[in-house]
Amino acid sequence: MYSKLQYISQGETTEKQLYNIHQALDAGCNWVQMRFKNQTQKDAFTLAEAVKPLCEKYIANFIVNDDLHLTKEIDADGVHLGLTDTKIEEARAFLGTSKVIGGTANTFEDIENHVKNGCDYIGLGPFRFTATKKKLSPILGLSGYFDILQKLKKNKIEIPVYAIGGITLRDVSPLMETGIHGIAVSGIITESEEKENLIQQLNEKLYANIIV
Ligand SMILES: Cc1ncc(COP(=O)(O)OP(=O)(O)O)c(N)n1
Ligand SMILES: Cc1ncsc1CCOP(=O)(O)O
Ligand SMILES: [Mg+2]
Repeated sequence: MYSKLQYISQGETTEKQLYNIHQALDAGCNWVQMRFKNQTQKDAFTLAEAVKPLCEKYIANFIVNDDLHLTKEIDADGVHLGLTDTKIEEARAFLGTSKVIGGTANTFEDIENHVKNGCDYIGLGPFRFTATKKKLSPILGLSGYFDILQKLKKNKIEIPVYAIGGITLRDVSPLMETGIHGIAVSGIITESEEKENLIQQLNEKLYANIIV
């Protein structure tokens, strides 16, 4: 089963991205999505080439945002695709069954389609406004998650759902109560001055109801 915490990287340069990813791994993240927007293919490749062995060293999953070809070229663990990116069924045909494919959703119908098309997990959002991403879909809020997760249960649709968008520590427990599997966060980890402590607290809340 996938970890309940996914770190989405930030940084305007290759160096800053690598620094942020290294810091997140060092502080205990074991799932990284490399999100490096508006870059040349060369820079994205250079970064991915450095992130891959780093994630291997920390025994962390490494997925790439948007770029199917880079995912294959670098042999990353998978890719995350949005509603306007390559279609999930095309990605599955291209990458095969061994790679993780995550898909963005904003509605119950988006999730239904993704499941039919062979998606492995869902990034459902945005939870609230965030400056990390431009052109946000409609904000869901807690009630949006509650309604969608209830509908999934009613329709016996089972797929790990990650909440995303402006999530802070105090949002985690109420979000988990809606039935989501975990969270995908960028800002709170990147900007934290006490990353190890924050990640520990996030994980305590994310895994609070797991009996070992
Ligand atoms: C886990 C997760 N969920 C949603 C997104 C958003 O993807 P997308 O809508 O394609 O937006 P960009 O991240 O590409 O700007 C995500 N990246 N990760
Ligand atoms: C990539 C993405 N997609 C929807 S919200 C978002 C940004 C998540 O980052 P943050 O945790 O900083 O709001
Ligand atoms: Mg995208």
